[in-house]
Amino acid sequence: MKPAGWPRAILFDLDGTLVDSAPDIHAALNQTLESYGEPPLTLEAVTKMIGRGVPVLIERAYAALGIEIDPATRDRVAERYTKLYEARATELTVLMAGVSDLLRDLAAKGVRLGTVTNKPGAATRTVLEHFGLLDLMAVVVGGDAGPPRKPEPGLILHACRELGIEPGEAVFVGDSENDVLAARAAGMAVVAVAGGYTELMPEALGADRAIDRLEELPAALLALAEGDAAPDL
Ligand SMILES: O=C(O)COP(=O)(O)O
Ligand SMILES: [Mg+2]
Repeated sequence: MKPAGWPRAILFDLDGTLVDSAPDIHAALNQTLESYGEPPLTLEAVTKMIGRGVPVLIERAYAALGIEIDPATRDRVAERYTKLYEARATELTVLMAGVSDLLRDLAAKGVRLGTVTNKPGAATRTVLEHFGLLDLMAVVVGGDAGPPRKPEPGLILHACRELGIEPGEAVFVGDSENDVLAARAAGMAVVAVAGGYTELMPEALGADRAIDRLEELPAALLALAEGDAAPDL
């Protein structure tokens, strides 16, 4: 049974929230750069570039190399990166701690689950499938679904329409300021989890609740349902 007051649905960000995908994104990005004769970037540098989708990833990578690229070149590079990434999206990627048990438990309690990510949809499905999570998702919305990517609210609103729910009936869970801003703009409560791809602490992201690990999500949902004030920021 779903505990009273819990949301009808929980929508999860993917990169930095459900999976640690930075090593594969880093490898595919360096393969892409190498194919254009550019030098590699470090994992640490690339990790900080993740979160706004592929076009912004490419812009940030070239900016780090001191190169300005025009939109047409960026889109061409983004297309090559996307192909290379799709081919190796599960080589080095691992689940964040506790994800499988948490999602199975939430689904068993009758909460509908979804993924809303800036990562393109095909690679998103590949990653979820690889970890046995795709079947648990009632909706999967990738960054190329049509609406503008997070921090705009469009992808989240798209997921709500597919689920046939109002934003106020769901909770968003993410690792970055993009997730918090997107959920707020959509009118959805948001929980920020530490350990993802942002330099900000979850408490600094302005979410309704901040947690250190995904295992703390059920307690955070109960606190949200009881209307507890968020901890002092
Ligand atoms: O592809 C990205 O830039 C990050 O995607 P996310 O929305 O799952 O964090
Ligand atoms: Mg993320």
